[in-house]
This record gives sequence, structure tokens and C-alpha cells, in this order.
Amino acid sequence: MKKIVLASGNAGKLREFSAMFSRHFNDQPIEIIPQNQLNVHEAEETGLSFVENAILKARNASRQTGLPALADDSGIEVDALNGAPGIYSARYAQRCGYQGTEQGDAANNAMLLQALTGIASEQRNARFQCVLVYLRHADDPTPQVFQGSWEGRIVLQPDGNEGFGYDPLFYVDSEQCTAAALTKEQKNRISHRGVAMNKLTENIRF
Ligand SMILES: O=c1nc[nH]c2c1ncn2[C@H]1C[C@H](O)[C@@H](COP(=O)(O)OP(=O)(O)OP(=O)(O)O)O1
Ligand SMILES: [Mg+2]
Repeated sequence: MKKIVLASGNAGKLREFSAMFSRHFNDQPIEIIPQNQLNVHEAEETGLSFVENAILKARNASRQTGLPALADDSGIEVDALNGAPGIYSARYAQRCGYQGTEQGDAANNAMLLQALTGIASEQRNARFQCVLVYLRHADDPTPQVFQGSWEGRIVLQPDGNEGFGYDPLFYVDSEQCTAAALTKEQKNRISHRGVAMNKLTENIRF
């Protein structure tokens, strides 16, 4: 059985990867192990780009486990905010000194809606970015990089109960609903992560 450590502590990502790996690699003996099951200490995300942070996370997990590693660095870019929150999406509320009582994703979502106060629908274009990095070992000099993006718009009011992160705020024109109103299967077929995973499936060298 080929073992790969998944260098993420995000439960929403882990659910999506679990479904995508069983769909894409169902006939191959690959075991994907979330890094917290192997007691990996999380990497500090000190990079200035998604790809740098994904490499840092994959290298950190591979170093601590001796296994090949896959990392996902992702986030949302809002045009009206000059691309913020971008690589800082997970830390957005904290970095902005958000004053509300919400925590985690809820605080980030509230902060984003607040930052866009007074901005009309047509000016709320945004996209999710996902960069996947696969390292065969911790010192792998040729990281394999797979990228996907997903266009949408930030709504005025959150909607939907599925997904995670900014999904309740991300309206997808083609589906006429937010990402949080899609099933996991629907989202994985068209999302930034789904697009990057399709590229990985076609091109990865294990
Ligand atoms: O499909 C998505 N639907 C909604 N929100 C999403 C999605 N994909 C990324 N996002 C948001 C969540 C988080 O605010 C940031 C990722 O930050 P990012 O550092 O890559 O992940 P993380 O810290 O949650 O977990 P980890 O680094 O352990 O993988 O973008
Ligand atoms: Mg992170």
C-alpha cells in the first residue's frame, strides 16, 4: 500500500480530499493519511504565495513522517479588495483585528462582509485559488504543483449549510447558488480544488 501524508488540519479540505481520492484512485493501492493522525506539528505559513506555503506544509509533514506528502494552500481573492484576503484567508479576521464574537470561519466571513459593506453585487467578483503540492520526500527538489481556480461573487447574506470556510458567501453563477448550497460531489466537480485534483490525477508521478 502506498502511503501519503495529507499535510492539512482543515476538516473541510480533508472531507473533500477523501471523496476525491476514492473517486480518482479507486483502483490503486493508495492510503491517504491526515497529518494529525501521525502527530505532525503544523508548519508556520510564512510564504508570500500559495505555492510557497503549500511547499512549506508538504515539506514539514514529509520531514516529520518520512512519507511522501500532499499539501493544499488555498484562499479567496476579492477584486474589490485588491485580491485580499488571498493567502491570508485563514487568518483574515485576526489580521484585521475583527471585533465580533464569532470565531474561525464565521469570524472570517463576518469580516469579509464588513469589508465589502456598500459595494454592489456587480463589484463583488471573487475567486477561490487552490495550489496542491506533492513531494516524494522532504528534500524533493522537484515539487509537483497543480493549480485550480473558481470564479464567483461574494453575496450580501450568507446562504447554505454544506462545505466550509467562505462557501456560504461564494455565489456561483453557473449553479445559481452559493458553494455552501452544493453537495460535496457537485462542489468537487467544479471547484478550485476539484480542478487542481483533476490535473494531479492526470499528471502525478508518485
Ligand atoms: O473550498 C473552499 N471553500 C471555502 N473556503 C475555502 C475553500 N478553500 C479554501 N478556503 C478558505 C478556508 C481558509 O480560510 C483558507 C485556506 O487556508 P489554508 O491555510 O490553505 O488552510 P487551513 O489553514 O484551513 O488548513 P491547512 O493549512 O492545515 O491545510 O481559504
Ligand atoms: Mg493553513
